[in-house]
Amino acid sequence: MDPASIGLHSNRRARRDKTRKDAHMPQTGAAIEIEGLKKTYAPSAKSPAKVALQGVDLSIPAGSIFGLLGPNGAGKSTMINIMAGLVMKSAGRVSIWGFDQDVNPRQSRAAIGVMPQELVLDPFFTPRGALDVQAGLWGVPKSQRRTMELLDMVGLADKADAYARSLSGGMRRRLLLAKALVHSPRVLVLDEPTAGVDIELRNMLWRNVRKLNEQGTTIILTTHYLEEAQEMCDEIAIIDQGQVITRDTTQNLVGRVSGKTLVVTPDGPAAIPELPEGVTCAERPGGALAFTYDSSKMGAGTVLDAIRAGGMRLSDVKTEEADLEDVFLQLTSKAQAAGSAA
Ligand SMILES: Nc1ncnc2c1ncn2[C@@H]1O[C@H](COP(=O)(O)OP(=O)(O)OP(=O)(O)O)[C@@H](O)[C@H]1O
Repeated sequence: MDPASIGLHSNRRARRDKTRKDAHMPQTGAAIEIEGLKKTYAPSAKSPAKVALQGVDLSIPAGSIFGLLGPNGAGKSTMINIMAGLVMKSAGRVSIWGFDQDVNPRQSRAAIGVMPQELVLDPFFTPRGALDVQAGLWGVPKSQRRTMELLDMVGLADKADAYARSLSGGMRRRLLLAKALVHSPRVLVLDEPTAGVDIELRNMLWRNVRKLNEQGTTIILTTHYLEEAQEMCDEIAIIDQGQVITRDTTQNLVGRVSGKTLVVTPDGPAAIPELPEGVTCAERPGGALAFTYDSSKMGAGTVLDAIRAGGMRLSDVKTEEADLEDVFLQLTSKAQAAGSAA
């Protein structure tokens, strides 16, 4: 992660610390509290019953940008849909912004807004109409509606009166974000918001997410783009086979992988030198060599000394850090191995 984005994280955190003093904060400081959450989808004529969540415990801090990651079919959408009150849980307790779903279903639903994965929109509504109808469904009084403000925020003000069916895929996605925000929810869930979107839309989305977060909205994000999760999220839970297999700050998670790589470009033909124990070498396209080592056991200097001692002259040297993708693959493959051994 580049230093600029680390600075950005700490700025955001500082601003959020202010929002933590918000008088409307849930007492526990958690935007979402999930205990023993289970979901089994009922069998149908075509498929047997399917266990999607096997007893999830998870607490998501108010004010955070929280990543919910996991392989396909892990149970992320099921969890989100239960939080949003769209899917019935089989067992467990879910609280949104301090409101238990079973005790205060209305307040609990009103505290959360979801931008869904699928581009579900009524083709006969204009963006303005779609937001007005949605605000009406939430009981937002006309005087408090933010229709044009939201359309402006997502860059759709000039399309306010166009029919949804005439909007491009990217524009529909923008409209779904605005729709999720009409009732000013404390918690905004983005389910795969950037799947298949172009760079401009992605940037617009992240700009808005950061701004909303700075203003105090808790963001829950699922994405298959791990680089994005690493850059955006303060904390991450990895879900696999209906269970939370790990949950930590992004920084700690990335720090768990101690493998580093030193990539060198030899200045002319060169033999692979004798290497310290545990260091491996692989060729890269273009003649570069990648030396991988365990950074908890040795520094880059030790590896570089060994390379130079072998007589290799270098025209370029750089190091590559482990990233969230390494952690994800390591943890989910471990979970798969444990699952198949059981
Ligand atoms: N309506 C449903 N009826 C039956 N099974 C379902 C239903 N919805 C999801 N499942 C199953 O529950 C499991 C969890 O699915 P879910 O969609 O929650 O996973 P996910 O982590 O969101 O996956 P993806 O990343 O692919 O969106 C999967 O095995 C899926 O096939």
